[in-house]
Amino acid sequence: MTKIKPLRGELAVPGDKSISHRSIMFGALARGTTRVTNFLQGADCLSTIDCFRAMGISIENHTDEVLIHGKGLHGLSQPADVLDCGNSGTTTRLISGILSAQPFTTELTGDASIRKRPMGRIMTPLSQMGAKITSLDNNGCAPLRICGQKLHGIHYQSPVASAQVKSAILLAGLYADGITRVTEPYVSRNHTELMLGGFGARVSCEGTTASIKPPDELFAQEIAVPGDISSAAYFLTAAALIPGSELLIKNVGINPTRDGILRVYQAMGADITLLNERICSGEPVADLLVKSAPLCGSDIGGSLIPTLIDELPVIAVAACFAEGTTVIRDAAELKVKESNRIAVMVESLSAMGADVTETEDGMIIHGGRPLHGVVIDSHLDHRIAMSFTVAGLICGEMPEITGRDCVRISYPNFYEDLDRCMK
Ligand SMILES: O=C(O)C1=C[C@@H](OP(=O)(O)O)[C@@H](O)[C@H](O)C1
Ligand SMILES: C=C(OP(=O)(O)O)C(=O)O
Repeated sequence: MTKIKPLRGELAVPGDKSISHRSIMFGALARGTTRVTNFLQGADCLSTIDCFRAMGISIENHTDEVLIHGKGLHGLSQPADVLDCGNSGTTTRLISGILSAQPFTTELTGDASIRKRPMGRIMTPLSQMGAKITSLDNNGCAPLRICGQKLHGIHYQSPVASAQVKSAILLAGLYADGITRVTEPYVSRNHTELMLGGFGARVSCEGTTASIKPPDELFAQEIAVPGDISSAAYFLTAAALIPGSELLIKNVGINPTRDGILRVYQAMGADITLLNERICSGEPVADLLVKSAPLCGSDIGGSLIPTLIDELPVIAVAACFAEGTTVIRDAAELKVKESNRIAVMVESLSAMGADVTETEDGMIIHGGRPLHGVVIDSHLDHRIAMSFTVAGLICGEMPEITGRDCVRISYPNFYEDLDRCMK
């Protein structure tokens, strides 16, 4: 048992992963130089940079700013080699939408996890638009071969609320004849719609439908990426639950399609105050002041799920320390992330002593059991590694997490930042 230390002081989490990916992609397709500050230097976003460099786009990564010398909508060139999307589902799916309309053929692949994630969800609508996409192992997963074609607009009813699916279709829609529409069961994160609008595309949203009319051109932008609420989630959770904590997390994106964790934690009794609310590069941003307070259980499902999908592992950790029962439902999407996040969370939280039961589309957690440190397999899933680090901090016994360096995918300095808040 180590001493449980409160989190105190101030912290700025790194830039938003979703917004960082999009800044490179849209910057590459715009005319002129797009300047991005607070870009996330995580491995996933670096994979996106590498893919666009391989298609002839000059990108200067100076760490504090990234300059993308865009060549316009028709400026990409055929890569000499297979594009490697690494561990990044966002890179793989969004780039597929763009490649579907290019006058050349491309092959895409990624690491062992990416090669197991479902790509049928983008292959179906993009094929309906006229694209020729094949899964080279014929299993609906990468590697993919994409043979660009002339595309036509469709109205796609997506069976899943997924910003990656929606964005792949809207990006293909940049090149289609006529309007392209996507309707989803619930609204997923809308960074593509907001940022493409800023670049000059004609995007509109009504209810759960997003539409795009093909523009003549996109224009380079200045983008200040807000801090990633998905990264702030680990600090929010630790500070909410470790007695004596008082932490100010500065410059966090609070887009309503991403802020579900704030709403859930506030309903559970957390003491979180939003300060200095403002709009930054078209995205709502605030500083989050969190003080420790006892939490109670909650029911999390329906339209809330897409607004906190990547935070569910750490929310499950919080639920183990809350009084009463938490039910997570409608979250079957967690099974097709970097790991099966339902199975992995249930197995590993149970190993630490929690009372957790797996369901078809989520889990049921009875909070209040004492947890203890054991060996946890991260399955090389960054969200799992960070969630169990937080579990260890709260219970005072740090699990030994195998593959813990996978945090580099979305938060390279995670352990260092945590140490600083606990001094
Ligand atoms: O569009 C994006 O940037 C993302 C969308 C989400 O995936 P889905 O669209 O598959 O839900 C999320 O889990 C991922 O981390 C990033
Ligand atoms: C699911 C995630 O990312 P991606 O789908 O881009 O791999 C994530 O970051 O939790």
